[in-house]
Formats: sequence, C-alpha cells, structure tokens
Amino acid sequence: MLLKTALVQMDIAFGNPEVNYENASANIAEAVSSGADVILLPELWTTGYDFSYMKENPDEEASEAVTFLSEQARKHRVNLVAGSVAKKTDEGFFNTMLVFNRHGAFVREYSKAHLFRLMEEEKHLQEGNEGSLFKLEHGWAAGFICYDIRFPEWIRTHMLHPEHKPSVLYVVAEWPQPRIDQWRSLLIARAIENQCFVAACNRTGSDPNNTYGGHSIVISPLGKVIAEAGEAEDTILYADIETDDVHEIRENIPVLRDRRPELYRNE
Ligand SMILES: NC(=O)CCC(=O)C(=O)O
Repeated sequence: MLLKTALVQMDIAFGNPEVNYENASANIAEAVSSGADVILLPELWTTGYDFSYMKENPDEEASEAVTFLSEQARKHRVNLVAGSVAKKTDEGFFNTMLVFNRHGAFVREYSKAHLFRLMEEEKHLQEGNEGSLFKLEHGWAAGFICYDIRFPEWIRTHMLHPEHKPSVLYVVAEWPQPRIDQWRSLLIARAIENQCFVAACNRTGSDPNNTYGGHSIVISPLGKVIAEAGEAEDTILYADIETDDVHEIRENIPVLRDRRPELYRNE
C-alpha cells in the first residue's frame, strides 16, 4: 500500500503547550492539505523537556492530548503517530507516544522504555515496560522514542512477533544537534537490519539545555534515504512509502529466518 507520510519537524516552545498545540494544529492541517495519510509529531511536543512545568501543570492520563489528537485525526480523516507527551499517572510521569487512526479512534500508546540520563529523564520519568506494535490501514508498525533507537535488541524483539512483523518503524525524537550523525547512522542501521521503512521525526530549536538537530528522515528497507530535512528548518517532510516492498526484500535476503538464536544467549 502506498502511504504518504508527513513528518512535522517543528520547534517546541519550552513549557508552553498553548503555542505547541496551535503549531501542531496548523501543521496537521497543512500536511492533510498536501494529501498525508500518516502524520508524525516529535517527542514531548506539548511541553518539551520542561519537567517543572509538567509537574506543576500535569496532563492527567494525557487526557488533554488525547482529546486534541482524537479530534484532529477524526476531523481531518488522517492517521496520527502523534509524537509523545508527558503523561501523568498514579505511578508518575511517562514519556508516551499516542497513535490514532483516521476515525479518531485510539490505536495504541507506547511509553519510552529506555530513559536518557544525559537529559535527566530517569530523575523525572518512569520507564515504560510494554511493547509498541500497532496496526494502521497499511498493516503492522512499531513506534519508538528517541534514545530507544540505540537498543537494536528492543526493536528486534518487535520484529520477532510470530504474526505481526512491522513494515514501518516510526521514531519520534528530541535529538540534540551534536549527535546528529549518530542519529542518522543508527536509523539507517535499524532500517537495514530489520528490512523495514524507518520514518523518524526530530524537532528543531533550543531549550535551556540543548540545541536540537532536525534531520527528520525517511529510510527504505535497503537503507536508502528517501527524504531528509535540514538541521534548522521548521518544515513538513513528505515521503511516499510503498509498504508492499518489504515482503520481497525479506524474501530475497531472509535475515529473520537465518537468525541463530541459540548463539545469542549471553545475558
Ligand atoms: N531525547 C532523547 O532520548 C535523546 C537521545 C540522545 O540524544 C542520544 O544521543 O541517544
């Protein structure tokens, strides 16, 4: 199935959801007018990494974000892999991705499993413990959040599902500029080793602690860069993804079938 994917590479106003909701809404409307089937937003797009703001103004069970996103998806009849938001629960805050289909129905949430110490996530957030497989109209996909891409074993765990092998990995991020070469290399590697499309949406701009590096990117299952945004531009990056390509590529070089799990048990 041919899928027009739109990655909203935007700056995020630090601790200012009002501005961020407005920007997200304008970008979603623009992507829809260009024919997008699936739209991605960046990591923690409502607040940025403003932990004080999150705690003082918690989005309980992410209900504000859920209401907004469900309404946007339904109104525009578009699938949303809606970045992540700070979700307040009885156990604390999670960095949680929210996915909705064209009917505005909630499809899946995924809370970031690997917390990034360099940005003090472990001091303020809880680790997610659930996987992230979900099904949209184009078939199975999986979602990951920023630092998660450094853990190929976590992504491979999703690829090994007996029935639901994702053809697209959606990644949402606030990845700082100084490590942007690593961002690109890690994403290209994840696409090649898992023989799937990778659509990865990063933010631009700065907060008090970091400058972010853009370079949102869409990569084919052969590791070819299909589309890539620049470092500092607020833009919507579009790419046409033919999800049916994955089957032939996996048949040609059957990496998943050729695994030797009996050799890999060293932990
Ligand atoms: N927000 C994040 O998880 C950033 C991860 C990162 O910068 C890295 O180098 O990994």
